[in-house]
Amino acid sequence: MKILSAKQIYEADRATIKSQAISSTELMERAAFACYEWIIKRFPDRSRLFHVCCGMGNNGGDGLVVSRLLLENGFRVHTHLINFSEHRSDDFKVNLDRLIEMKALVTEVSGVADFPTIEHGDLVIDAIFGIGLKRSPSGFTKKLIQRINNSKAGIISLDFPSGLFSASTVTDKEAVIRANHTLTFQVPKLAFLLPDNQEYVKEWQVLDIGLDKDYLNSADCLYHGSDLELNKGFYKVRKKFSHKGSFGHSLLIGGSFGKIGAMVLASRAALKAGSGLVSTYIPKCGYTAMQSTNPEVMVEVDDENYIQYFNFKTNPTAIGLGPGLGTHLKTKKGFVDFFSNCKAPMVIDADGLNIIAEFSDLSELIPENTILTPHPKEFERLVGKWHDDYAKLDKLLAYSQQHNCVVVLKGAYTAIAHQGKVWFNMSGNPALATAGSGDVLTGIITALLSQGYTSLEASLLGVYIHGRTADLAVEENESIESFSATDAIDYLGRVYKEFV
Ligand SMILES: NC(=O)C1=CN([C@@H]2O[C@H](COP(=O)(O)OP(=O)(O)OC[C@H]3O[C@@H](n4cnc5c(N)ncnc54)[C@H](O)[C@@H]3O)[C@@H](O)[C@H]2O)[C@@H](O)CC1
Ligand SMILES: Nc1ncnc2c1ncn2[C@@H]1O[C@H](COP(=O)(O)OP(=O)(O)O)[C@@H](O)[C@H]1O
Ligand SMILES: [K+]
Repeated sequence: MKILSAKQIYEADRATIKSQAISSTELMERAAFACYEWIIKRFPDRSRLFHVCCGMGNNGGDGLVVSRLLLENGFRVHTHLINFSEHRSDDFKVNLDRLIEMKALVTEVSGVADFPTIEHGDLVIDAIFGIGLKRSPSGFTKKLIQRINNSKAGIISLDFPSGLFSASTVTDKEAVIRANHTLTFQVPKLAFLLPDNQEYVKEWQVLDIGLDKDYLNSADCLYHGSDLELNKGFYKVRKKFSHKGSFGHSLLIGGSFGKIGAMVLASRAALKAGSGLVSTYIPKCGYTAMQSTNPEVMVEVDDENYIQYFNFKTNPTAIGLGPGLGTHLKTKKGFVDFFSNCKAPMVIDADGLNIIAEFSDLSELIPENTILTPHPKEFERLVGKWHDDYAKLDKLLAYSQQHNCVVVLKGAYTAIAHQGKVWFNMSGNPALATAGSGDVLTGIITALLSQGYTSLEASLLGVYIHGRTADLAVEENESIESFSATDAIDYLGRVYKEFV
């Protein structure tokens, strides 16, 4: 799944018009028809009033087509032309003429006095600006946006919430539509995936408008979505004559007094994610807890309450390092020596990352293709503060390139960076915002590395699987609130079944 830039979307439009020998008006009709179909399926009540607010560009043109289709099908519609510019796009003009021919109710809005009265229960279709916005809306257009946001009506944005920029951060927070639903064309937009924009973009749907496949396949994108289709592509089916030695030996290193649970979760997740063998290296105080809760998992121990020697005998295929590790001075010292000499592929999480951040020279020693799994706070410790989500993405790309590693920046749309590209994970929901959920992810990714997936594949697949456990659990027995890290482990089997 590619995430095209605005420039690429305009190019895709042109390629489509050429290859399918259609006009831009026909393409607009197709895009708006897809929106219309979604809207009437979701809001079939014909007594409801639709306020369709149209700008003067092609986004406004989409709105005019939606108005016409709703009217032709017996819905109540009031169309408002937001007169912010003399310039009107050609397809806007064509569709305005069609609407006027139908004697539709169309009002020009040139100032506050023309604002519609929007009642509770009405629906606003926001077609004021799309991806073509160049500067924050101002004057009466901004005031109208505020009026719409303050109304009690539901808001459906066509393609893009008006006021949001396609490739930079919002400059005037009061001049952006806060949409309940956004119906976007063909591909997800980067702006939807960034936490800074969560107030403007809530639910969003991608509607297929049949843009040119050749263009889409060949477009070179910096950003991608990681979905079932992508991950199915590198999922490995097990061979009939495989044995436990075929699927590697994962070693999870971590735990400290009071934080043995992190290691119980990570090692159990590694086992259930298919690692042939799983060992743990933990402080002595966790021995009984580990052996009694995870009988399949082998245990080696270090000092009494924390790890300091890192002198395990296991010869692992992959190492997951950091869950519950703690930052005792002796742990830090042992970590530095161990880390600099480790030859096995590693996943580094939690305090492992915090120690790297504290000793900045350690970043230079990160072995090629190591996987780092920071949450935003841990990432900030590694790279310093950023001023907005775009700057954060720049730092993400730069850090992963500079150290030739995979960085899994966790969040609602976890961003996985490797060799100058970023993939945003499309599975998961806020149920995952629960204690130990990151430890489970470390276990899953370590297990995938052990099974022979590359660092990038293990990261993409691991994050996708982890998110999917929460999606399935919430569809079935759990709620967003009740889901726990243990449930994520219990749902691994169900998720794997979706790949075969
Ligand atoms: N492949 C696709 O995605 C398709 C996209 N279409 C629509 O086309 C839209 C893009 O259309 P446009 O390029 O006409 O742009 P918009 O309709 O998004 O932008 C509005 C117009 O206002 C001007 N403008 C920008 N910022 C302004 C400001 N602050 N104050 C006043 N005027 C401003 C722009 O120059 C532009 O002409 C998409 O978002 C989508 O809705 C569809 O019609 C067809 C297919
Ligand atoms: N709102 C959310 N939507 C989807 N996934 C989320 C959300 N919040 C957190 N997650 C996921 O949950 C996990 C939390 O990891 P982390 O912050 O390390 O938690 P912990 O330290 O408690 O284990 C990450 O994989 C993250 O992507
Ligand atoms: K819009």
